Amino acid sequence: MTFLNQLREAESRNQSMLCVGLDPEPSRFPTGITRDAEGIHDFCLAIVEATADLAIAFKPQIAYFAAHRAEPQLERLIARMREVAPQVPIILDAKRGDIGSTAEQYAREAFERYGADAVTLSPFMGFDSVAPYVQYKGKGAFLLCRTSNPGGDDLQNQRLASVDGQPLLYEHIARLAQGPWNLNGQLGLVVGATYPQEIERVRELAPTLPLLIPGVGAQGGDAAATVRAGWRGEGGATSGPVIVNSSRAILYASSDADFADAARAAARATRDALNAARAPD
Ligand SMILES: O=c1ccn([C@@H]2O[C@H](COP(=O)(O)O)[C@@H](O)[C@H]2O)c(=O)[nH]1
Repeated sequence: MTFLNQLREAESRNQSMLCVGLDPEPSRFPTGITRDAEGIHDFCLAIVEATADLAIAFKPQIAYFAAHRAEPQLERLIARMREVAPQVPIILDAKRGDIGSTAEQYAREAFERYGADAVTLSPFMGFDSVAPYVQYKGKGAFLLCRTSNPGGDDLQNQRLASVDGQPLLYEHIARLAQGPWNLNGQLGLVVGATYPQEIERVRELAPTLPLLIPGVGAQGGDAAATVRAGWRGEGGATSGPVIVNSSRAILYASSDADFADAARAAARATRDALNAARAPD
């Protein structure tokens, strides 16, 4: 099954646009979870078990594992996720971007070592740096387009005088991803919930692409404004899914022994808020 179809199935089965981000930070773990690589595995697995029926996707951020030498635990976690939540696709947030030969190794890491369904990429180095990922049939790749951080303005909101119509850089990325770069329909875009006007513009330029939208929760993005800007109707072939990520607000909803229950409650509340925003007024 293609990544896009996996998303559509999870969206419909779990009635959800919520992506649960897995950004495990040992210093924030509740008591009872060890602050080491094994604790990272156990903490994330508890979160996955608590939210498996509430999510359209899970998004492990690789830096939180690599920084603690927990790559083997990430491999094991993803294998367990296939048993605990087989219906929920996994987006490896790695933000890779390098020349083709190196990109081949990164693609192998994401899809063969970790077995992710999709990966996040920087488009900065151009199409040949993206091509190795879309060689993997059925896998997805999300290109950074208009990121959620304030510094995203520095480059993404610059005009390209050399391109017809002088688009902003993020608009150009959206056009490329919807058009010539999307050879087999495997691309999506990352757009920050902190910039709903830009989500709306990206949706206009890329009507069929899945949008991965981080920035609600800890970064303060507005869930309802995000959905209004990016969601364009139930998952027909012509409307791209919206995947709204929240990490810290769910993972650290409680620092006590009830952390998994609290994470579930936070995930449910976010999922419901997202769903409410797509209901007609
Ligand atoms: O533009 C971007 C791209 C990626 N991220 C990632 O999403 C999560 C957000 O975490 P929160 O705790 O919900 O703020 C994190 O993994 C980032 O690396 C992003 O925030 N913005």
